[in-house]
Parts: sequence; structure tokens; C-alpha cells
Amino acid sequence: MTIPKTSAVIGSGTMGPGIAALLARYGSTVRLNDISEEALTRAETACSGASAVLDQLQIPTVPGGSVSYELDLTAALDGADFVIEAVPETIELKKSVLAQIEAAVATDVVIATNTSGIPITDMAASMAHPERFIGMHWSNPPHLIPMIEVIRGDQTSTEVETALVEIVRAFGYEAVVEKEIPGFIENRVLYAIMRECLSLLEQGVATQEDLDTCVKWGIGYKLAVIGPMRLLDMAGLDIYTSVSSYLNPDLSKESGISPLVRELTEQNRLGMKTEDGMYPYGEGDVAAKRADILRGLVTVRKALSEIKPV
Ligand SMILES: NC(=O)c1ccc[n+]([C@@H]2O[C@H](COP(=O)([O-])OP(=O)(O)OC[C@H]3O[C@@H](n4cnc5c(N)ncnc54)[C@H](O)[C@@H]3O)[C@@H](O)[C@H]2O)c1
Ligand SMILES: Cc1ncc(C=O)c(C(=O)O)c1O
Repeated sequence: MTIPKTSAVIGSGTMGPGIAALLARYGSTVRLNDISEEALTRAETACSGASAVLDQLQIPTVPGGSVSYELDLTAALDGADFVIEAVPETIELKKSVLAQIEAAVATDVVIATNTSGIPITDMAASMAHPERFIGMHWSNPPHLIPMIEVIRGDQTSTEVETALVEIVRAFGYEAVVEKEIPGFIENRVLYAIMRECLSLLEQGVATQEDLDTCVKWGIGYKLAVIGPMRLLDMAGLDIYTSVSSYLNPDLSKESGISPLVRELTEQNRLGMKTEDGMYPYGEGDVAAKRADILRGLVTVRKALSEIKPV
């Protein structure tokens, strides 16, 4: 399967619009669905923004693509030959949405989930046709980060995995085909970084600003060019042995949710979407920060596409 002719994206929050815009850019007729009318209204602006970013990346437009906005799930799924589920990260909700999707589409339609790390086999437990179900984990913002994790459940067919890898490569993205494990690879690594940062913040060792500066320049900039396995070779395995012998026992072992994040979440301080979170945001700050982030990601992606991967 190359780019699907007709796609449905279910859930139109942070991730759905960018995914829909990219599919449409590559010629798919996309229906973007949400239970919230407000989310669909915001999605129209988000899709236009994503499309403008794709213009800046000079991604050519394949004729025939479009995004339409559907409150009604059955209408969104009508005639779809590829479905991506992107509703909030709770297994009960996802299983219920999958049951509704399966009831509305033909048995051979590929259904992918953008879960951040719920095991695919667990999500597929009550599906009638789990062989067509697969993990397709996009990174945020999905129209910009050119890598997608592809994860099979126990019952996913090889044909569906092959078809999904073809779709990912047709976007010009890297497909990383992985074994099933909670959080997959990306979020296991990202959440290790975030756990340590949150622990340092909670202990009063560093401020948000210091953590962001140190990780962006000391780690992020370097890791964008040299992966962590190659970095071990560059640093020297003897150095890693010495440092990890005293450092690893001192790193955060927090197995629950960070108390600070729990408190902010209970206060509905969820970050940019509520204009308050790890940082406060004044009038107009969120829009300005989002624009800065997109500009930075476009510049860095262009630069990275010009260098030889290490
Ligand atoms: N936010 C990220 O950085 C990110 C990155 C990669 C993957 N993901 C994963 O993608 C999925 C979606 O995340 P998000 O950040 O876009 O969430 P979000 O909360 O921003 O958006 C989810 C949307 O789904 C809608 N929704 C809820 N129930 C629905 C239903 N029954 N049918 C249709 N729509 C429904 C909500 O109204 C909301 O607009 C999650 O599984 C998440 O873990 C998120
Ligand atoms: C905090 C956080 N959690 C999950 C994901 C992806 O699943 C992301 C991301 O893609 O950036 C994230 O930032």
C-alpha cells in the first residue's frame, strides 16, 4: 500500500491535524473526526498552519488531497481505506473507539494507532480483526518530525507491517520497526530524560530555564547529529564505565508520576493548551512560542537534511 486514497484520522487535538495535513499533502482524501465541534474548528486553523510549514519545507503537493472535518464518526469512516486513531491516551477509550471503527469499516481496512506506548496487543484484545491493527507512533509535531515508529502486536500480519512501512517511506520519513514494549523506543528514552529533569527541578537543583538550556545545547544539539550509540564510541566506553559506576545509582528511580506534574495537572495547568504549565504564558505568548518552535524545527530539519547521517 502506498499513500492511501482515502484516510480517516480519529481525534483532532494536538496530533490529528498535522497527521491529516501530511496525508493530504501526499494526495489522500482525509476526513478528520472529533467528538468536539470546538476541536474541529481549531483543527481547520491547525491544518492550514501545518500546510504552510510543509510549503516552507518545499514538500510538493500531490494533486487530489484534501482534509474535511467530520463530527460524525460513521461519515468520517465511510469509504476509508486507512484509519489512524489519535484519541487521548487511555486504553479503555481507545478500545471503545476501535470497536466503533471496526463496526464501520471493511475487514481488510488497515487501522493504525498513534498511542505513545500502550502495547498494541493489549489494545487489540477485543478486536474482531487484530491482524489489520498496528502501532504508528508519530512524534510531535507530526508533519515535521520525519520518523515514525512501527509496532506490530502479537496478531498483526506481516502484510500490514509492510504496507505501513511503505506509507511512512512514501512521506520521505524514516520507519523504525520495533518490538512491542511499553513506551516503544522513543518515549522510553524521552521519559528517562524528563524523569531526571523533573527530579532535578523538584529537588531545587536546577530551574526550568537551566534544564532547557543544558538539554538543548549539551544533549539535543549533539544528539541531532550523533546518535547515543555512536556518542558512546566518541566519548569512550572506558569513560562511560567510570561515570556510570557512580552516576547510575544516583539517578532518579521515581516509578510514579512526578509530584510537580501531578499537582499542575490537577490545577488544569496543562501547558500551552491551557496557557500555563511548566512556564507561565502571558497574552500572546503561546502563539509566539509555537511560531518560534516551528521556525526552529523547519530550520534544523533543512540543515539536518543537508548533512551526512552519523
Ligand atoms: N501530544 C503529543 O506530543 C503526542 C505525540 C505522539 C503521540 N501522541 C498520542 O496521540 C494520541 C492523541 O494525543 P493528542 O496529544 O493529540 O491528544 P489531545 O488530547 O490533544 O487530542 C485528542 C482529541 O481526541 C478527541 N476525542 C476524545 N474522544 C474521542 C472519540 N471518542 N472520538 C473522536 N475523538 C475523540 C478529543 O476531543 C481531542 O480533541 C494519544 O494516544 C497520545 O498519547 C501524542
Ligand atoms: C511529553 C511527550 N509525550 C509523548 C510524546 C509522544 O508520544 C511526546 C512527543 O512526541 O514529543 C512528548 O513530548
